[in-house]
Amino acid sequence: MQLTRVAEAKLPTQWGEFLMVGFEEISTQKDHVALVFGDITGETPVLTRIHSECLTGDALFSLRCDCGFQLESALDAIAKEGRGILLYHRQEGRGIGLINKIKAYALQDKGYDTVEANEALGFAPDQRNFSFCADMLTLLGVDKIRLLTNNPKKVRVLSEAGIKITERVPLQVGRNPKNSHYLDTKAAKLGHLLGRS
Ligand SMILES: Nc1nc2c(ncn2[C@@H]2O[C@H](COP(=O)(O)OP(=O)(O)OP(=O)(O)O)[C@@H](O)[C@H]2O)c(=O)[nH]1
Ligand SMILES: [Zn+2]
Repeated sequence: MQLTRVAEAKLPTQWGEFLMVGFEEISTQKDHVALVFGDITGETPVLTRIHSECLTGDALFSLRCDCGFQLESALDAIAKEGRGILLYHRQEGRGIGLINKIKAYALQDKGYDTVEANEALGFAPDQRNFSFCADMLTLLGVDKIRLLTNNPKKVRVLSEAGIKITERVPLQVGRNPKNSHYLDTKAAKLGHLLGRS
């Protein structure tokens, strides 16, 4: 176990009231957050979203990616379901951090795609470590989920970490002229299952 569960409080939102649970990485004190909606106990798999931090999309209305749209849509789906979990995974920029993501965007403005930009900066295309997500679920007492994602890697890594995923629920929202090349690159090079809807 790499995390400790350190704090919790109510989080009222436009979708209803979530329980916000704060976690800390034991070795670095870096924090992560889970939003829990409804009763997540019992045998029925819990609708779950792993949302990787994207300050630009989540909070600053960027159209360069689909993150903000996915965040809203996931919270909406969880509230409609009546129960579920959103893990807010603090690995900004697929794990390279905010400043490096801005540098990667600058390269993309010059014609690199999202994968080439990461590589030009000396990073792997995706540096995220999803094992923290499995730990958050374990600390929430959940081991059976339906995962909202287009990314098969998340399904594979969580399954390897002992989480039973009974269904992958697609989450395709927010395609627009500013992010369609980015989404197409994710599908072509990173394996995301993104039909042209
Ligand atoms: N390095 C880098 N990170 C990016 C870029 N655009 C978005 N991100 C980050 O990518 C992460 C989200 O990953 P995505 O590839 O959009 O989606 P995913 O989480 O793999 O898959 P889904 O579950 O289907 O959404 C967030 O951490 C964003 O900050 C980019 O051009 N470069
Ligand atoms: Zn984003």
